[in-house]
Amino acid sequence: MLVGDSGVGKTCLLVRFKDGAFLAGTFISTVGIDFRNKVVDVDGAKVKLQMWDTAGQERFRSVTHAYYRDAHALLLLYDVTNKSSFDNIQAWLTEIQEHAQRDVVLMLLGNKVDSAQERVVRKEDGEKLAKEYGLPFMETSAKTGLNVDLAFTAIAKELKQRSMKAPSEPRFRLHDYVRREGRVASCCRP
Ligand SMILES: Nc1nc2c(ncn2[C@@H]2O[C@H](COP(=O)(O)OP(=O)(O)OP(=O)(O)O)[C@@H](O)[C@H]2O)c(=O)[nH]1
Repeated sequence: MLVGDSGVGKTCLLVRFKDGAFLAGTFISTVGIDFRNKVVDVDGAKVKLQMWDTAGQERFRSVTHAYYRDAHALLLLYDVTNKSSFDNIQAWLTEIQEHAQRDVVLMLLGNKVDSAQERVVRKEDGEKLAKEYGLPFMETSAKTGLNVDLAFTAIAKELKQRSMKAPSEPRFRLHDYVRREGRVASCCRP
């Protein structure tokens, strides 16, 4: 499931991964929720990813809440050209902690890195935040395709590994975040 503020590029990232294309031009905000499937090869095995694209707009929040519970993995996006989308990440983590499974696979992505001139969130800031919450992190571009396959494949690999063995300590999880729950509980919801 892809989550994050409206306009960070969730739909574009999904379309880039699924079809290898970029939706340039008019921004059409997702209404509610949508999904796309893609079968990927992970170490010789076929993994079917059902990818849910959520609406970032606040008015659809109650719709997306209902889907968190069944999500095995979450890609949490911000836009490197939009500071408030980055500032809202903590609030998204609070949301995730409230509605998602405790051991959900979670990855933080800073999207739109192709827009170098407009960048306002440094890579180091993204890395620092990710480290703070024990999350894997990548910078991506739905426009150029940078790291898009890599991010989805990393998720697919993790999910495959989990499905094949008894749950031990997963690599990607909310564990560190949950431990800090008290610290972020007071922040604003996006
Ligand atoms: N330059 C650049 N623009 C992007 C990128 N990804 C998305 N965009 C643009 O950002 C705008 C919003 O993209 P969407 O994918 O619709 O955003 P969203 O997060 O799905 O938005 P909601 O559906 O409202 O939650 C569109 O105009 C896209 O063309 C990117 O990697 N680089």
